[in-house]
This record gives sequence, structure tokens and C-alpha cells, in this order.
Amino acid sequence: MPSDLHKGKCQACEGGVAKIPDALLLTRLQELPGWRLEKEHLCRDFQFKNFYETMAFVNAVAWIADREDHHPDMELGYAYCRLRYQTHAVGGITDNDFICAAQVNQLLE
Ligand SMILES: C[C@H](O)[C@H](O)[C@H]1CNC2=NC(N)=NC(=O)C2=N1
Repeated sequence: MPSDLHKGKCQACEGGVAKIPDALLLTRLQELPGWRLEKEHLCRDFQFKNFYETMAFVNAVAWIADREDHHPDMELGYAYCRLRYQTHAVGGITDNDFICAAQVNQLLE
């Protein structure tokens, strides 16, 4: 059954969002095709044909980040982008990270 996670709305990071317990993270990850856990971040690598496509993607991700007031770390090059989400306010992964990652996946549907 498809997940509705991308329809969620981020809550204020400083407003008491709860860190997802480690024991639940692997289960929750099943809602997010392509993403992995790395040093308390949600991460995914994206490959593109050229710089134009990479930048179009990066700008769409920036648009999501601005709308949700939740910002990923981004590493990019000519034909790739690596995204890493963590809720800095709590030093771990929260629903906000899952919601934004799911919205990014929607961009590629
Ligand atoms: C004031 C503003 O809402 C906060 O600083 C937000 C901005 N974006 C954020 N993004 C991420 N990834 N984690 C945060 O804790 C966070 N906090």
C-alpha cells in the first residue's frame, strides 16, 4: 500500500518534535524507498544526466525546505546530489525528516 507520508506537514523543530527511537528507525525506513541511515541522518544519493538536471532537482529540494522550514545538508556535483536529513534541534531523526524525504521521493515519481 502506498504511504501518505509525503502529505504530512513538518512541525516546528524547536517546538518539541520527538526523536524517533533507534529501535523504530529500521521499520520506519521501509516507508522510504532509496533512503538509508548514516550517522543519525537519513541519506539518499541521486544521479542525474547533467548539471542542468542536478540543479533543477536541487532547487526543487530547496523549495520543499523553504516551505517546510526543514533543511537538508546537500552535497552536489555535475551529475549527482547527496541529501542528508537530520533534525538539528534534537540531534537526531524525527518525523520532519521522514516527511521531507518522502516529499523529495515524490519529485521523482
Ligand atoms: C527557526 C527555524 O525554524 C529552525 O532553525 C529550523 C530551521 N530548519 C531546520 N532544519 C533542520 N534539518 N533541523 C532543524 O532543527 C531546523 N530548524
